[in-house]
Amino acid sequence: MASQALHFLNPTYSAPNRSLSRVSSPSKPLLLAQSPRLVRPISAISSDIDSSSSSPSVLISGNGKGGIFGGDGTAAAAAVADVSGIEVDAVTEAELKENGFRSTRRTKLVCTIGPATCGFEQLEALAVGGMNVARINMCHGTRDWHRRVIERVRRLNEEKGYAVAIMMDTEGSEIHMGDLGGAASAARAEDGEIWTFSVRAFDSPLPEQTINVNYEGFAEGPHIYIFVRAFDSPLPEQTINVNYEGFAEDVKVGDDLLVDGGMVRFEVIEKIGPDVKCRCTDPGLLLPRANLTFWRDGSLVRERNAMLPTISSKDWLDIDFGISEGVDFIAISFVKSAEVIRHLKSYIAARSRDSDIAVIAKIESVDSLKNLEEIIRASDGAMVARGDLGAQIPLEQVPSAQQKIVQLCRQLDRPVIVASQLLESMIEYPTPTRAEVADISEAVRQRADALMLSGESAMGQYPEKALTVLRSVSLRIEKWWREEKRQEAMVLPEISSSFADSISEEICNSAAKMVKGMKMEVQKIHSLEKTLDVLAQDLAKVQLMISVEVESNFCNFSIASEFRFAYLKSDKLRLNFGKVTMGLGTTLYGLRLCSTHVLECLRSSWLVSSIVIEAHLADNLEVDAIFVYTKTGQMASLLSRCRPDCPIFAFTTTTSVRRRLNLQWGLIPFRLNFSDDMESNLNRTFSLLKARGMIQSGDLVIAVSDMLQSIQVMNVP
Ligand SMILES: Nc1ncnc2c1ncn2[C@@H]1O[C@H](COP(=O)(O)OP(=O)(O)O)[C@@H](O)[C@H]1O
Ligand SMILES: C=C(OP(=O)(O)O)C(=O)O
Ligand SMILES: [K+]
Ligand SMILES: [Mg+2]
Repeated sequence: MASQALHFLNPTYSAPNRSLSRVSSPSKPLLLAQSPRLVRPISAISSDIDSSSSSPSVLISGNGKGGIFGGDGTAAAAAVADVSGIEVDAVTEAELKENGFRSTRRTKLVCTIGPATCGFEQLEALAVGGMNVARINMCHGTRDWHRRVIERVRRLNEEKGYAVAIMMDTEGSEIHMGDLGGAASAARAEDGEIWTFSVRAFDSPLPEQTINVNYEGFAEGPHIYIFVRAFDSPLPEQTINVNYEGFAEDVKVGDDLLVDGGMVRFEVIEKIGPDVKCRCTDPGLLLPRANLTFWRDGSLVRERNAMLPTISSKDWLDIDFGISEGVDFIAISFVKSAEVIRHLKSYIAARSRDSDIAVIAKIESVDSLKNLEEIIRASDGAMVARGDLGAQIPLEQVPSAQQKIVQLCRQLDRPVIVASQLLESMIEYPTPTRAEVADISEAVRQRADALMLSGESAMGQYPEKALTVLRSVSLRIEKWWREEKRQEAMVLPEISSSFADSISEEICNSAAKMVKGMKMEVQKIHSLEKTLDVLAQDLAKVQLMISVEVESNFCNFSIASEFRFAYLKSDKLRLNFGKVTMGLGTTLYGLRLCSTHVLECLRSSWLVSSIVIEAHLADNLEVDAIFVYTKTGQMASLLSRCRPDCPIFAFTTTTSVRRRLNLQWGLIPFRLNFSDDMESNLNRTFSLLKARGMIQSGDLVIAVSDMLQSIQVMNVP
């Protein structure tokens, strides 16, 4: 039986000591200790995850010559010639080479693009500085302006190999100010000054100290944006247009008018038709299109504008624009319920059958907090939009809301962005405040997927410097937490709804655990061991065939710890753990499944009641990277969710999935054409990455894929 199952290729490769020492033990089979570097099942690897008929069992150690990993000159030459076959950007490549893969940045960075950063060179500087996603805010600028930004980002990606994703953020129908008139990018309101907020559509210059409001219910509802409309003629000073036409009717004399959640505060002193005269009580900077809320007797006034749709008619036009431009993400402002997200997702699906635009729910209102879980489940990701959130709930509740949203998103496997005011002072100053650095580090410590710059990159004085601060603080804090080994364990509930998905989930959880070097519980079954004793005799290893029926599912199981390989395959009907190949004192890696399904099988067939826990597992495994081959990105996301201790190289066949994965924690997305044959995929990847100096022989890699449900642990040949 054993001879039938075990095939060894010439073991010419001498593995680095670290891997040898971990797998060697006096009881280990000799043959295996010679070439533990590569784990390679032959019949186990199948392109058909649904096939359960063949018993995948043969586990083979590979070698440098003539093996599937193609150490011979021809294969290598072909691979070198094919270097362009893998798409990765220069920044990632340089980072990998300089720092080695363990210390690449895990936290992703989103930059809002505005007048300060819309040029090609400026965009390139941001890409070089680590921008993963460019956000365009439809509150500002014209569609033509945004189209030009999108074109430039595209060109950057095409010409320089970046995968900068584009996120379009809707305006929403909350109340906000209009433009400040002319080329004014900001205006300062001083204490005691009288400003006019107006709902008038100014064709001609606004009168002095008048503000036009873009919301017709402005004077009636709570959220008032000061509209920054493109006026033909400059607005007069101290005049602000409001986008909500009801504004002048909704507000009352004595109300507090908060700009941008309180960055500037006014008191309503007089209403004159469409104009509302306000006295500045907290001076500050008025930014175009800043959000407006009004408060009465200490509470947020939510009147007619609470009935405004989440997606306004203008937003629908912007969404159409986003779909036709093929943006990667659409972020929806002021989401109140999951329904609106589902509605939008079905609209996108109907409008663009083959596009996969992800919908991000911005959590920035009281309603969104109330329906948080349902909203996150319905969305493809969420944003902690602290700017408006802080205007709707007491400021001191924002940190706990942030933590809750970040945690919930990770549990539900949705990327989460922490946004607004991370480096607010850098709009004006070249260095951040200490408090801002502490705020960034808290978001990094919470393991948010991404951090976002708004005004800092859109219209600030120091966009690149702000990005550098974001990047270097993220890197430093990530490193510190890794060194401290103080990762807070988070319970990750099972999220899959189908059997196949639950296996993917288990595989990802297991792979991530292996990386962490945490001890895993491995179960050795007494009676099985006895059987092995008998069967083994002088044999170095024994292969057993176990096929057990559990609740009408056939189960087979395959392990070859010596090769540090484990896999399983399944279809709808059968959980398929083929033959068990194990030596005495076997070490199993990454098999939580083993402890659940398999043991149940073993218990019933071998009538085992007592189980010994064996645990000389992935301790100090020091895995350098996880490789995941994923077509849809799902397995990459599941791995990212585990926040493993090493980076995740996500290989995907489409550029759109590559860009989308760029938002998620720890993922380094590559575009690569790969097949269903994992052997050749790995072979090709190793050659391509080695040729570019991004990995080296001996690096320890765990590979998983969504085509073959497997986990492989191997040293790069
Ligand atoms: N496309 C744009 N055109 C002009 N100004 C912009 C643009 N995008 C952003 N800005 C400026 O950057 C500031 C911060 O951006 P952001 O936080 O996205 O918007 P908001 O302040 O409206 O929430 C805006 O207030 C605006 O002054
Ligand atoms: C990100 C936010 O949304 P916007 O910048 O569009 O107001 C926020 O409110 O924090
Ligand atoms: K917005
Ligand atoms: Mg907002």
